[in-house]
Amino acid sequence: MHKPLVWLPACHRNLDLSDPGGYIVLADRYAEAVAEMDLQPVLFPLAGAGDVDALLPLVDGVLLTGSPSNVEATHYGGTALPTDLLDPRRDALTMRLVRAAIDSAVPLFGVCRGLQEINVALGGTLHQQVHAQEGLLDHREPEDEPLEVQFGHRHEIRIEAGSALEDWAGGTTAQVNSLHGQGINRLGTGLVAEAFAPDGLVEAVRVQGSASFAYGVQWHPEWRHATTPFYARTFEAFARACRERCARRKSSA
Ligand SMILES: N[C@@H](CCC(=O)NCCCC(=O)O)C(=O)O
Repeated sequence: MHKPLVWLPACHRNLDLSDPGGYIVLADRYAEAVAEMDLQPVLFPLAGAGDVDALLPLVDGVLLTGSPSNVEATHYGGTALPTDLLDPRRDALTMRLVRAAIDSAVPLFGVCRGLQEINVALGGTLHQQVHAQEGLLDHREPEDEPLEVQFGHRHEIRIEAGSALEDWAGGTTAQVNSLHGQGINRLGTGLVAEAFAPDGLVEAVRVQGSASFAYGVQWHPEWRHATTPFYARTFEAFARACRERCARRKSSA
């Protein structure tokens, strides 16, 4: 019997290697976090939007990872900045996958870029440079510091009382890391903001009325999740939803 399968859409990059070809990449800490929850991470390397209907029924959850690339602004009526690192193939897949996962009640969890993808797929918009917006903070990581510092707690969030996030955090405030230049501007249709940074930026969303787990967070709960109770409980809630779907799939097979 296999473990519940979690689809992690990969990124497409031209790595700085002597081989000029493109690469399909996935940061290992997302796959490790999934595996540590006793779930099986899976990749469908060349899957595009047209493959979603065939592949989604095979999996028990979808984790949209963070990535240095930005969702291309054309997906929300803007124009990409000349400095943007883009990944049109990932965009094309995830814009379809978000809607399909919600419609099919497949557990969906978006981290950082993943949260932004959920928002854009549901018709929302992004600030292309949060730090350039009057009144908003700089949410980017200190790039020259070691990873431990980059992923260290950076600011507080305020969590809506009565939300599942409050349960996972053990209260209505928590400390989180912060490694992003973009952020939610207008919320997508059907999204409820459940956590906010001190400058008011939306830090977490829930899909209202979703038949399964459907959340996005702007921070990185995969980082040191085993030793950070808030992050661990968030991942555990996603994992539980994946296990439940897996059990349902097996019993109806
Ligand atoms: N590029 C977007 C999304 C930020 C993001 O997902 N960062 C994660 C970086 C580390 C990783 O690869 O997981 C933005 O800047 O807002």
